[in-house]
Amino acid sequence: MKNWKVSAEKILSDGPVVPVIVIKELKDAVPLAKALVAGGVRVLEVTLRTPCAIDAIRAIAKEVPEAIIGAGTVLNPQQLADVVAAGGQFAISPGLTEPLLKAAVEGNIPLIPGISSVSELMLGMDYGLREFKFFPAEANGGVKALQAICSAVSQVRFCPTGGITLNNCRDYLALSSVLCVGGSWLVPADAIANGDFDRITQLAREAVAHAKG
Ligand SMILES: O=C(O)C(=O)C[C@H](O)[C@H](O)COP(=O)(O)O
Repeated sequence: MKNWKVSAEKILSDGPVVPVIVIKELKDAVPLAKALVAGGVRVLEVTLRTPCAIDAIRAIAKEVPEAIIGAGTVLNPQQLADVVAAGGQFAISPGLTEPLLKAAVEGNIPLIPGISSVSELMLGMDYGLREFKFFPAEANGGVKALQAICSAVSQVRFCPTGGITLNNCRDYLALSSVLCVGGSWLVPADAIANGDFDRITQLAREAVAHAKG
């Protein structure tokens, strides 16, 4: 039924942390991606929250082949199509709608939709999906809530995101239902604005080391 070039599971299993990236200036895209890759983080989620996001994905896809570049904040089928056209290899959304799920299962890159309730999870499963973002993880009950969801529905896997930091990432990663965690903590806006990419490499390295325990 799905004709995805790569599975969502493979994307989410690449590393323990997926950075949630906001790029305000296109010129920052490639150095930022290189800094993260240098720190051991290859799967990069560039959110479609800024006007240059699609161009940033295109630039990273072309110039940083070591990265596995995808988009976040994909809200509708048009945005999904834009991501594919730019060379994005996966899409993540904060929630799910039937039009987006339908476009994703007919398309060729994996969609990892966000869920915050069992009903949303069941809807995604109806479309054949097994990997989801749990969003907003901390505000929605954190590790306890995710454990409770998974005690009812066991055959799914998650990338919890929202409120996750170095301090709590291991609590999530300890769950068998969790493939990786997402977060913006390793790509601080001030470090990007100041061109402090060494700090970002350092934060990525630290996140990977800590997450692995
Ligand atoms: O833009 C999206 O698609 C989102 O779902 C939101 C992000 O995942 C969170 O903003 C990341 O959360 P923090 O790590 O707490 O900053």
